[in-house]
Amino acid sequence: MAEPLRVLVTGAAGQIAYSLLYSVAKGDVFGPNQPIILVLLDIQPMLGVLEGVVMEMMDCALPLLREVIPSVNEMEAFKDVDVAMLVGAMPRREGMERKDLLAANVKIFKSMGNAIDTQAKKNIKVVVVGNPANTNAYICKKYAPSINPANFTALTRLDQNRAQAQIAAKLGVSNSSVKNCVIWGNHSSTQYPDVNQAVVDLNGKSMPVREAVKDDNWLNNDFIKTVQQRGAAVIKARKLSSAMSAAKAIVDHVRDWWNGVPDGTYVSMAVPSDGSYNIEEGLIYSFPVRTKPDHTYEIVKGLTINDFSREKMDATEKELSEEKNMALSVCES
Ligand SMILES: NC(=O)c1ccc[n+]([C@@H]2O[C@H](COP(=O)([O-])OP(=O)(O)OC[C@H]3O[C@@H](n4cnc5c(N)ncnc54)[C@H](O)[C@@H]3O)[C@@H](O)[C@H]2O)c1
Ligand SMILES: O=C(O)C[C@H](O)C(=O)O
Repeated sequence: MAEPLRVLVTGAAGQIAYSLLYSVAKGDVFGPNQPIILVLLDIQPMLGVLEGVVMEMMDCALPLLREVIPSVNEMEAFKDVDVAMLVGAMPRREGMERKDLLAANVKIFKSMGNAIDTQAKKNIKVVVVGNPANTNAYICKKYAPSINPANFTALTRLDQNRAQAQIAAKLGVSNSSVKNCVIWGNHSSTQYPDVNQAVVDLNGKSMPVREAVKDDNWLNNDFIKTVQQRGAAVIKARKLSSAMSAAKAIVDHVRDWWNGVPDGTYVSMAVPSDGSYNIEEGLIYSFPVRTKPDHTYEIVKGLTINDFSREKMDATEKELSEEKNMALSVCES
């Protein structure tokens, strides 16, 4: 068997982690032959809850789980970490936008960037989940200059899954029949869920989603708004932000990054822009990416962008650029 991977989950006493940890520990991300050591980081006041989570992890008696290490010390927790799932941050409540969390959360990611820079393995893979996820990932990357910037990503897979599920429900097909829905930009209400490249398997034949749905008005209006506002709709209904679906999306994101996706398919991840599609370089912007079995990815280039898409891609870029400037001034103050 392989050497154990050291996987860190922050916010480990919180609600997303409670759905995430079992899935990671039983092999859904790194596969059935990869043992793991789980490091669970939270803050001092949550230590009691964290100890309860550790007991439950032990009591699952999972074959791949070699060790569970609770921690409230950031520098210790990041030591030699291979993969970090940065969930720990304040969630928004009803009526807030995710960027309203910026002042409260961004400093957490500055401090985690410092810890990654000095403590973690140099090829660490990071997914930021805590909101505003893209901008937090930007700050984390900035404060970890010794790490390849491409190793900092933020979660927009939940948005991709939401888009895919809306299309599947509209067509009455299984979720796995729908492929290549793209999320562009920010994990916020300006994100642009784009089905122009998406395909669906219908009766054994692959066809463009637009052709199958035959309702451009729905695709260009209600569909986009539903995906953009889904997080807020869940908060309104549950009085808590999404957790089960967020955990599932983290599993999907890291599993596909680690293992690669089949030829001809791609997934959406918020990654540092390399200037593709004229998006400001360095911003953590969600693009379609092709992941590979060597744990790398490349942004899918050359997709046709019409005027409708361009306008939406620019609007979400503008918001990210503004968030970046706000975050930098918070971190520098
Ligand atoms: N990107 C996405 O798709 C997505 C989806 C859902 C939720 N989120 C975000 O994920 C975050 C967590 O959500 P949740 O529902 O689990 O919240 P939660 O309040 O249930 O849990 C958050 C946990 O993080 C801990 N924490 C706070 N500061 C920390 C720090 N500095 N280090 C370590 N742990 C720390 C808290 O003590 C708490 O246990 C929120 O910011 C939420 O908005 C993002
Ligand atoms: O909407 C939120 O604040 C939580 C999360 O980002 C989501 O999309 O469900």
